[in-house]
This record gives sequence, C-alpha cells and structure tokens, in this order.
Amino acid sequence: MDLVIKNCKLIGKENSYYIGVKDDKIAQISKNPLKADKIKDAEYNLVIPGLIDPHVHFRDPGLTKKEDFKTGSMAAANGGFTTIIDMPNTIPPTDTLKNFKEKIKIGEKKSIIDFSLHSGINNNTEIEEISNLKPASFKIFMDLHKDNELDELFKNISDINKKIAIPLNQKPKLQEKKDIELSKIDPIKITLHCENKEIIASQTKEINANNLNHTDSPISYTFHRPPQAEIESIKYAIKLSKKYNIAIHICHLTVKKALDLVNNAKNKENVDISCEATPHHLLLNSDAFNSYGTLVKTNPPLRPSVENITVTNLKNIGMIGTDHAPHTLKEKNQGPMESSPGIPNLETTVPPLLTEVNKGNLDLNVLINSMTINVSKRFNLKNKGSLKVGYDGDITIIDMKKEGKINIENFYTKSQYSPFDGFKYKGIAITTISNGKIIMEDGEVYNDNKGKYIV
Ligand SMILES: NC(=O)N[C@@H](CC(=O)O)C(=O)O
Ligand SMILES: [Zn+2]
Ligand SMILES: [Zn+2]
Repeated sequence: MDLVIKNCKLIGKENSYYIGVKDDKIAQISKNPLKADKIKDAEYNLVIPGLIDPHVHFRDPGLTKKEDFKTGSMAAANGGFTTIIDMPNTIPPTDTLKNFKEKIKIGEKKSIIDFSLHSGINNNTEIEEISNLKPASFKIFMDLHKDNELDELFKNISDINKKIAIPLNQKPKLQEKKDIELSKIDPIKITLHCENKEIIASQTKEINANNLNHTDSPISYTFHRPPQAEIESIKYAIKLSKKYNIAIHICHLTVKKALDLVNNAKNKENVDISCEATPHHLLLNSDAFNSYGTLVKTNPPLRPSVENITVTNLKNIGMIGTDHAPHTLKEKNQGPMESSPGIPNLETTVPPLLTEVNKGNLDLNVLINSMTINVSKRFNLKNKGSLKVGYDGDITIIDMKKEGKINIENFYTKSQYSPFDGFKYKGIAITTISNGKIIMEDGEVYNDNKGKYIV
C-alpha cells in the first residue's frame, strides 16, 4: 500500500479499521493491520469519504483578485473537501469550447484537488462541443433571462440531447474511438439559479415608485428579490423540465415552500429534479443583516425566519452546495444595492454543521450523504463519494469532539469576511486526503498536490 490509515472509525461500524490506498485508489478496508510506506493514525476519529461541493466560484480566470484555483482549492482542502464543481461565471465565461478547455488547463495547473466544471450556455455548436468534455451540467442564471428566452434555451438543450445523448438501447456500432466517446455522453442536465427576472424588476419598480427604498439599511436589498421570485422561477423550471424532458438541479434553495415544490415534482410528477442548500441559508436568516450588514448580502437573499429552510429540512433537500462566492472586502462594502452578492464558505461549512449534529439537530448520516454520495451520484462523478474498494483515495477525517472558534485569519481563501467568523464550533475536519495523498492536517494545507479534471 502507498498509504494506510489506521484506527479508523467508520459510520455504522463497531470495530476500528485499516484503510489502504494504492495507486490513488482505495485498495483494502480491513479489521487487520495493513502494511504501507506511510501510516496515518486516525486516532479512532470518524473517517468518511472526501467531501464534494457541487457549487463553488473559484473566479479563475479573470477575477483572481477575489480567488483563484490554487487558493480556492486550498480553502476546499482546509474545509475537508476533495472534489469541487466550479461555476462558469468567470471572465471570460466558461461557455465556449475554447474557454472550457482553458479552464480545465488552469485547474489542472493550479488545483490541489480533483474538480469538475459546470458549463455556461452559448450557441448550440458550443454546447454540443463542450458536452463532449462532459461538464457536470450546463448552468443557467434564470434571473438574467425572460421566460421566453428560458424556453428557447431549454429547447436548444433538448434538441442537442436528442442528437447526441444516445439512449442506452440504441447504441451505434462502436467502430471508432470517436464513436465510443460519443456513446458515453449522458443527457445534458441543467443547473439553475432560480429567481424570476420579471418579478425582481417589477418589485424594484414598485419600491422606487413609492419611495420605499431605505438605502442605508442592508436588508433593503432583499425586498427587491422576494421569496416569490424564487418560487415562481422554480415553478417555471419544473414546467420546462417536463416540457423538454431535461433533468434539472436547483441551486441554493432558500424557503420551505420552494422545497415543497421540488419534492412534489420529484415524488408526485416523476420530474428528474434535485436541489441543494447553502450553509448560510440553513443556519442564518435575514436577522443576520443586523450583525453583518452587506457582508451577508447574497443571491437569493437570506430569508425571514418564518419561511427559511433550516437543518431539519436537509434530509429532504439532499445536498449541500456551499456556493463559495468570494469577493474583496471593498466589493462587499459598497452599500446595500451596489455591494457584490456572495459569501465564501468552503472553510465554514463543516464546523457549524457538525455543531448542529452534536446538538442533536441534524442526523450525521444525512449530513455526510448530502456532502458525498448524493452529489457524486447526481453529477455522475465516477468513483467518488464513497469509501469502497476501487473508489478514489479521497478521504476526510473528522473529529466530532474538537471544540474551537472559527478564525478567518487561518483561512486559505483570499476573501476576508464571513458571518461564521468567531463561531464556537464542536466538530471539524482534521485531515483531508486526495487520491491517497495527505493535503491537510489540523488546518495546515500542503499545496503540492495536483488535482485533475474528472469526468
Ligand atoms: N450567490 C451569489 O450571491 N453570488 C454568486 C452567483 C450565484 O451563485 O448566484 C457569485 O458568483 O458571486
Ligand atoms: Zn446562484
Ligand atoms: Zn453560486
């Protein structure tokens, strides 16, 4: 073995185990000692699959003063993550074959963990060409498009799906390598930021017409983007998913009513739909504007406590997406309307959520599944998300009892703000292992690992 982790506590198991990694893969899980060049002692802490984040913004290329693939991936490792999926809203956007290939290159040069990419949406030729490189999904910001434009985008994707996503029972003869590659293309999925553009516009118009804008109050921004904008947008997304038979994934869901819509579509109407929630929407509500001002400005906004989702809803949500969305401090302090929306999260997700587990508010299995297997399954990340022989040697060790205070001074992200700074936690990731290589121990990240683009 290249690496053996000894004294591992595994979920649902009594004994302690040895996990052996060889050639980047989990090679053996055993009650009996295994031999290796390198031994890591888990000291009877909980050993889980490396965490996977389906939603980060590493800002590379073009916005690297906020973050880049190196610092972003180091922040991920520090938070216990071994795989991330990066969003396409960079400069230039990741929506052409050229830009997509360029981003893979940047990631393969700078990332210390494995990564996948969500693609942006451009013309049909670009979509088709990018789909050969197997992006996790194509991302649409619904708040940037009118309904008729969205209908057209879904139609374009469905045309491409019909053309290139070959149904399993109709595989062509596999003569050439090209054919083999084509035959493997899964139908394109669409990932969605759900807020209705027209509702936001009419809300803004009404606020301005009646002079209701309290421009000095950070919470005022949220009134422009009410829960109804999210709800109507999700309703329309479900409608388009049914009309064009396309699988959809809803990002950063915020209110219980939206969750009901998703679950109803999934369970009663057989819609191929999934969703995710951020740690800030699960743990904070709009009262946080009183303490943190525009630093907690994010899209969709934090919601009033009467309607926001909480950790008790996670079992029905199924996935955590951190929406790690770093900005500079200057960009975050431009007043309620002008400040950049987004909260960095990779290093502030595990400790607050494990604290909820320790308090008895959240089931540990629900949390871990939401950050591992549920993500890899949904986005077809092969050999990720589970501790099984043959799977990638991506492993995280968590200390459920360790207590401390979150301190952003110790973070690897470039961003310098967090509503969780100073948070008293119980439970944290103490070791991160990527493909059998230790990349984080007790908050120290070793940045010499090379991550790869995964399909
Ligand atoms: N969530 C945010 O408020 N901002 C994200 C964009 C996004 O995910 O909507 C960003 O890129 O900064
Ligand atoms: Zn978004
Ligand atoms: Zn985002």
